[in-house]
Amino acid sequence: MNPMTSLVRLENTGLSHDGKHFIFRHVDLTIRTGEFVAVLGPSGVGKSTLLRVVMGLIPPTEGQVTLAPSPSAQQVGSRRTALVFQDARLMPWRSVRRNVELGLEGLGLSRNDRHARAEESLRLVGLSAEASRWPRQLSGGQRQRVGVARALTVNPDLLLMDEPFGALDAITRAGLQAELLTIREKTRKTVLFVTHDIDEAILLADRIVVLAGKPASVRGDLPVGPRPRDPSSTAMRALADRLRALIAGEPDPGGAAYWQSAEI
Ligand SMILES: Nc1ncnc2c1ncn2[C@@H]1O[C@H](COP(=O)(O)OP(=O)(O)OP(=O)(O)O)[C@@H](O)[C@H]1O
Repeated sequence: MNPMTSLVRLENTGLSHDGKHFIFRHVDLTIRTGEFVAVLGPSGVGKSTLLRVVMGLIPPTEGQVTLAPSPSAQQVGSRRTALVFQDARLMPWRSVRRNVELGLEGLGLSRNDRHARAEESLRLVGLSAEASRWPRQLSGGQRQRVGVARALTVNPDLLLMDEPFGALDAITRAGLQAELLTIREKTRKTVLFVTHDIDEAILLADRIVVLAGKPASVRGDLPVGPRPRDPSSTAMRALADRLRALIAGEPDPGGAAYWQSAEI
């Protein structure tokens, strides 16, 4: 697929569980192939629900969600999308490698191929040495890396991540954020990443979409600018302030093209 073609398109999308109250409404959003898009918003606004709608797990009540057809989706052993949860959701009775293989089951691969693919994904997240261990023998950060490996192993067109580092301590979290950027450099995966951490979104994303309001809608869709980024720079602090206002439902305070600032 050509880079920067649109992979996901939401058009006037709305979701209501009861047909009366909408969680979000009138959402228009395009994610291009290769982009890393973060969705920021207050707790309970509907970020996880939006992710599940994009993934096709919940049909939208209004509007459309389109995932562009891709050649890789036709390949044996591939899925269109894969989700990484906040808790890794590993099966305690399966080894690390067999947890990663789980995503590949039912995709028509031989046992040897599943094994090789799982090994490859574990290498990508730096867990080759832990392949035969049990989930209970891993740290929280290692368990999350297994969750990332399990998602990557199905070679998804779109990697969805639902606050994947939200339950980790600050140091482990920073390590995994750095690793995710490296993995993404290597794989060029398109990523949709839900978080309520402004600094995390600024560090990781190419673009930040702010969801706010009741029903929620897209209150901001801001590019972050080139890497590497210094979160303490005036420009990034200004972006953080702007995002904070948008999350709080305040009018967009606006801002210049901060990424063009000489301070970054
Ligand atoms: N199956 C359901 N039926 C009815 N309401 C639901 C259902 N699932 C979620 N909700 C409601 O939808 C709203 C959005 O939930 P969601 O989990 O998407 O928010 P979120 O932004 O991801 O929150 P958080 O940041 O706290 O994880 C919440 O008010 C929640 O209570």
